[in-house]
Amino acid sequence: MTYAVIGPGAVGTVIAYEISKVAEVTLFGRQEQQIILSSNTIDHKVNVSSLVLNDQTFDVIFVAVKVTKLAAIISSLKQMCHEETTIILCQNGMGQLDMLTDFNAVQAVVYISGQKTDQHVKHFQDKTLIVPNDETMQRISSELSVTELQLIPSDDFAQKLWFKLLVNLGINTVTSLTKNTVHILELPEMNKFIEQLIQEGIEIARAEGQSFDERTTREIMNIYKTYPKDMGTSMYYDTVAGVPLEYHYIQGELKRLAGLHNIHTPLLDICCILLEGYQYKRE
Ligand SMILES: NC(=O)C1=CN([C@@H]2O[C@H](COP(=O)(O)OP(=O)(O)OC[C@H]3O[C@@H](n4cnc5c(N)ncnc54)[C@H](OP(=O)(O)O)[C@@H]3O)[C@@H](O)[C@H]2O)C=CC1
Ligand SMILES: O=C(CO)[C@H](O)[C@H](O)COP(=O)(O)O
Repeated sequence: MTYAVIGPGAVGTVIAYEISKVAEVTLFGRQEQQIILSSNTIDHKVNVSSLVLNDQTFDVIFVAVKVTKLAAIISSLKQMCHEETTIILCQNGMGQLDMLTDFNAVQAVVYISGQKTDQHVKHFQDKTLIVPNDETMQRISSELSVTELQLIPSDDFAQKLWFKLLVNLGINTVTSLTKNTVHILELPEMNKFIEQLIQEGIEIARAEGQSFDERTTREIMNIYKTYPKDMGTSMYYDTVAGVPLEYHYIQGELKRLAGLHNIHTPLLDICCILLEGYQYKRE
């Protein structure tokens, strides 16, 4: 199979580097360049090709641009597809797959943590993508199985997507609004706030048919404990860089669903007002 990855950032560079160990892969960005990927103190050089200059088609395309940039790559994406092309949308959030209804596309739940600064990507932890379970995903997963990138087909994909949304609701909200890294979890009040915020998210998820409970909150809080103190989140990196956030597809989507189900979410509402304020006139 021939592979392409669009978006030479924290997630896309890790994916392309791993695929390159077993297959032909092209990493596309806005221009030709070279990215230095640092993982476990080892540096790897990863070449990037210009997306707008591409004239090839591919069997599998991983899309790893921020959701705020998805509309801008759709015309390039169309030219990269043949009839059998599969697109794997590697993004946080929920609802954006609707932008790819003209394609044979699935979303992946992304557990790859990293930060891009200029031409440098620092990989913190995890190299896992969870995807819906079908024959195509099993074939790709099998081809990539000797790499460190785990592509995991899941029969319970909706639950996995919701779980990651709740993970992002807690840690992304507080790291972006405080502009501070995971070490803020040392503050007891911050932990309490995050737990209550996740609880509001769980109520929304339950109204949407998901069966989470207070054990889910504990599970998520335990995941946060595995994060290095200097790690941020994709939303934190965006606030530090002063660029638009993916908030409409994370906290904003949850607020929209809370409204649909008439669920009272005071903390989420305040966070959304503040995130909207950050976003105001930045788009
Ligand atoms: N970072 C993380 O730890 C995690 C991120 N995610 C999710 O993964 C997705 C990707 O995030 P992340 O890798 O952090 O994002 P980054 O901002 O690090 O990378 C996005 C990349 O997309 C490129 N890009 C933007 N516009 C275009 C375009 N028109 N054509 C080609 N390339 C373009 C950017 O290039 P340029 O720099 O030139 O603008 C950048 O290299 C997001 O949905 C995020 O929420 C999920 C889990 C963890
Ligand atoms: O995948 C991750 C850890 O494995 C993420 O980095 C973590 O959940 C933080 O949020 P974001 O997804 O925005 O980076």
